[in-house]
Order: sequence, then structure tokens, then C-alpha cells
Amino acid sequence: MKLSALCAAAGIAFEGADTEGAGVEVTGFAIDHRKVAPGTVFGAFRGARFNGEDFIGAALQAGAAAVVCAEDAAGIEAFGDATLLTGPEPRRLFAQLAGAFFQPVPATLVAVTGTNGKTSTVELTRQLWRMAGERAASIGTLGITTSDETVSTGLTTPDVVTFLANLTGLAREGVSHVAYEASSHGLSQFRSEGPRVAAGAFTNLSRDHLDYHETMEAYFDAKMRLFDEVVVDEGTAVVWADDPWSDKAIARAQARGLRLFTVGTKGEALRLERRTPGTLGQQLEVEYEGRMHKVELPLIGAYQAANALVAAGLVLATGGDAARVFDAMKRLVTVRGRLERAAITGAGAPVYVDYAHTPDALEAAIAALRPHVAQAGRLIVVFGAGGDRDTGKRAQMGRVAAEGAEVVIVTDDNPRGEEPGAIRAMVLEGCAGANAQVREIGDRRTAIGAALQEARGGDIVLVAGKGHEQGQIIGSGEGTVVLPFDDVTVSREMTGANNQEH
Ligand SMILES: CC(=O)N[C@H]1[C@@H](OP(=O)(O)OP(=O)(O)OC[C@H]2O[C@@H](n3ccc(=O)[nH]c3=O)[C@H](O)[C@@H]2O)O[C@H](CO)[C@@H](O)[C@@H]1O[C@H](C)C(=O)N[C@@H](C)C(=O)N[C@H](CCC(=O)O)C(=O)O
Ligand SMILES: Nc1ncnc2c1ncn2[C@@H]1O[C@H](COP(=O)(O)OP(=O)(O)OP(=O)(O)O)[C@@H](O)[C@H]1O
Ligand SMILES: N[C@H](CCC[C@H](N)C(=O)O)C(=O)O
Ligand SMILES: [Mg+2]
Repeated sequence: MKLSALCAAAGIAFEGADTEGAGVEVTGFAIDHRKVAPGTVFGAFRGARFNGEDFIGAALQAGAAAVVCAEDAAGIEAFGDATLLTGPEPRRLFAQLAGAFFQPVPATLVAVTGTNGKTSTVELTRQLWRMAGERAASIGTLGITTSDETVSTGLTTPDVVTFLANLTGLAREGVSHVAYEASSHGLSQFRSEGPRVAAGAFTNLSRDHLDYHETMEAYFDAKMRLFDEVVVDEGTAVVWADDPWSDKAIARAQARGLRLFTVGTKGEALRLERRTPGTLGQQLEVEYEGRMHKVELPLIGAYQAANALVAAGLVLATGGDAARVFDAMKRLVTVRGRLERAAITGAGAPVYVDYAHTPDALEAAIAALRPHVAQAGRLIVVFGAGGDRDTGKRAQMGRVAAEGAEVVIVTDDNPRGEEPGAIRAMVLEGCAGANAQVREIGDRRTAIGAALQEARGGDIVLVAGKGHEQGQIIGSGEGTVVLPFDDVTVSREMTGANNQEH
């Protein structure tokens, strides 16, 4: 496609319509100059570690057809002959242009934002669509998931080129429905702009990523770009109504004029009237369009009910049939690493692996398991906190665990560039003063082994923080190593080891 035609398709005014640049055939898009080939449109952005503008010269030398950058990009005068597309928000401009290039895309696209529950909700949405006979995929922390496979991208919301290229790939394979995770980083960096997003969902907001956003208000604002700008004009905002931030999210959706679809005990579109926990699942009674529906959800915990209902909301809001959706909820399967039952110890205690890595998530995971602990039993929690991430959440996680569990073992998560002992000390500070028995065991495998050894019949072990992750990240920059590590596998191995010792 010619550059001028691409600009026209994206609705971008192109000033050099009669110049040589207009006739150039665009072959691809890149945000990393090392991926530029002849005909590529290069996006030069100011980032956290580099200024992409420093690579404009190299990109042009490699044959870039055009460069998208800020009006005052470093050294811009020197590139007078090149085709430069500038604007106040170059990342948005780039996404619009790339959105016109990467075609076709799946017809129905929905996005989920919120501190916790994005991965679960997009995956449950994919499952509901699939059970309704649609070709569906989800994109998020777990990677790109279709009925056949999951391919990892390394980020929750992939970079804009990876995102759009994959959407086109999925559409070519026949996928018509996609649910993706819109992380706050992704939203603030315009990583998923371009295609039409029919509906957006907000799950909840609580402390995380303050290293990047600094204040809760800025963090919320980053998430609300989903309702302010990403969802199409006539689109729907699905909002979990029971969170302290829900009313603010509702107000944002209303200010934009989106159709509102609220879900939860305070929800008006899909109202949760009653939730009855069972041994391996729970029964939900929900009201939708004036009718009551009984749903046997085969997942435990209030938080999983919330995510499943938001997923149902997204499917209903994009034309799903209500009877089919409520029936399909019976057959939802556990999302990898989210309250996943990994093993049962020799003494009969179940071991759950969960991706809780924020105070709110840890509280939700503990609350989910509490009804399943025997009366005289104990909840044993093994967890740590990631390095090079929000430090303020660590003590809060410690407090939540020590207040909610009987035994707490503080261990390492992904230490990254930090000294692991210092991270554990910050978590342990939060544990002080509570009644729980608290121990510190740095090595994660040893810590899991100790928890399994400790557990008696009637107890439950929760291994939190890493969920589906397949490695432990140690070090930073060039010196980073990722040691193979999977909480589920290690729990199984240590169960076997402990059984042999008995
Ligand atoms: C803080 C952050 O979000 N960083 C991401 C972001 O980097 P950035 O825009 O700041 O880029 P930068 O590295 O400073 O470089 C600036 C620009 O120069 C370009 N460049 C750079 C070097 C070079 O030689 N040539 C070149 O062209 C880069 O491609 C980039 O466009 O864009 C990069 C390219 O897509 C990402 O790899 C990088 O993710 C880093 C590795 C990361 O760890 N991100 C995490 C925090 C993240 O995004 N997490 C969220 C949230 C997870 C959650 O919900 O909990 C996620 O969506 O995964
Ligand atoms: N609706 C919810 N309310 C509170 N906590 C939740 C909720 N959903 C999930 N959690 C907790 O958060 C953890 C992560 O869930 P999930 O992966 O679905 O969230 P996420 O938003 O995708 O996280 P990330 O930001 O890492 O991508 C779960 O393992 C659980 O402990
Ligand atoms: N997407 C989240 C994942 C955190 C998972 C936890 N295991 C950690 O390493 O902190 C982040 O990058 O903050
Ligand atoms: Mg996620």
C-alpha cells in the first residue's frame, strides 16, 4: 500500500501528497530501528530507557519509507528530505497508521483493564465465545491463546506492531473474536490503538505499578484511556460495579457517552443476587433482563465469580445469546495459575498456585480459599514480591498475608536487579504484629517444600505470586538470568519428595 493511501485510510492529513515519498510502497512497521527494512515506517518514541529519536538516522539509512516522531524530535532539521509524519502524540499517530496497514483484523474485539483479573477475564471470555461456536482468541499475560495453542509475547499488552501483526494473523486464520488485556503501561504507550474495539471492561483498581504511574489517580487515568479513547463511540463499557473505584469508572464511561453495562451485586445489567460457595465450585444466582438464572460455576472464590461475570458481560454486550452464555459458564475451566490446584500432599492438604502479586489480589486469593480450610485447619501461604517493581506494595502484601493466614513463609519471587534479602525484609516488616506464625526461607523451592511438610489434613497451602510463570528472573540488564521455575511443577515434585520421606 502506498504511504499516501495509508494516510488517507487512517484519516491522517498528509502534506507531501505530490512528493516522491507519497508514492513509496509501505512494506511494514517497526518501533525498533534494528527491525527496519526498506519500505518500513519507523516510529521514533521517547521511552523510559532510550530516546527512539536517536535512531532516526539509522532507520533512514536502513531504508525507512517514513518516520513518525514528535514535531520537535532531536536533530529533526537534519532529516529535511525524508518523509516525516509528526504530531503531538506520535505513538497514537503511529498506531493509527499501522492500524490501516495491518488488515484484516477480527470483527469483534474487546479489551479488559483493571489491576487484577484481566488475564482471567480475557481467557474466560475466549472460552465462552468458543463454547458458543465462535473462533476466538485471547491476548494477554499468558500470551496469544487460541483453541489450539498459546504463544508467549513476553508482555501483558504486546508492543503495537506485535499486537497488530498478530491480530491480522489471527483474522487470516479465521478468528473472528478476540479479547485482549489492556495494561496501564499498554494504554499509556498506545500499544493497542488502531482497530475498532467494540467493548471495554473495568475489573477493579488497587495498588500496583506506582513505580511507573506514581499516584493512584495517574494510574486510574492511564486505565481510563480505555473508556475515554480506545473503545469506539457507539461501544459498551462493562464495569464491575462492586469496587471502590467503580463509580468513577462509570462516570468516565458516561462522560464519553458509551453504553453502560454494570455487573456485580450493585450491577444493573447483570446483577449478582446470591453466591453460594461449594466444595469444588459455587452457585451464582444472577438477574439479566428481568429473568433469574442459576449458574453452577466450576471455579472457587468470589474473585473468580467476578471475573466470570465480567466475561459474560462482554459476551452479552457484543451480541451473545443469554441462555447459551449462562449454560456455558458451567463448563468454564480453570485459568492457568489462577487458584490452580497443583497437588495434594501426603497428609491430604491441597496445594493451590495463584498469581496474586498485589495486596488486593493476595487478600482475594486468601478469602477464596478460607471457606475450604477445615475448622481446625490452617492456611499456609508461601509468597514474596518481585524486584524492580513498586516497593510500597511489599509491606502491604506482608500484612494481608499475616492477617489472613495462620502460617506465612516469606520467600523470593523474581528478585530481578534487587538484593532478594532486602525485598523479603520489606515484606516481613508488614507481617510484624499479626498472629500468624511467620518464617523466612529465601530459596523458593525450599520454601514450598517446607510448607508442604508443615501441612496437615484439613490445612490448605497457597503458593502465591508467580502463577503460570515458567522462570525466576534474577539480575538485570545484560546479567539477567532466568532460571526454569514453575510453582505447579515444583509443588508436585516436592509433594512426591515429602511423600517418600514419610
Ligand atoms: C516501562 C515499559 O513499559 N517499557 C516498555 C516500553 O519501553 P519504552 O517505550 O520505554 O522503550 P525504551 O526501551 O526506552 O526505548 C525507546 C524506544 O527506542 C527504541 N529503540 C531502543 C533501542 C534501540 O537500540 N533502538 C530503538 O529503536 C525502542 O524500540 C523504543 O520504541 O516499550 C518496549 C518496547 O515495546 C518494551 O519492551 C518495554 O517493556 C519493558 C521491558 C517492561 O518490562 N515492561 C513492563 C513493565 C510492562 O510493560 N508491563 C505491562 C504491565 C503488566 C501488568 O499488568 O502487571 C505489560 O503490559 O506487560
Ligand atoms: N476480580 C479480582 N479481584 C481481586 N483479585 C483478583 C481478581 N481477579 C484476579 N485476582 C487476583 O489477581 C491475580 C492475577 O489475576 P489475573 O492474572 O487474572 O490478573 P491480571 O490483571 O491479568 O494481572 P497482571 O496485571 O499481572 O496482568 C489472581 O491470581 C488473583 O489472586
Ligand atoms: N506483570 C506484572 C507481573 C508480576 C509478577 C510477579 N511475579 C513479579 O515478578 O513481580 C509485573 O511485571 O509487575
Ligand atoms: Mg494479566
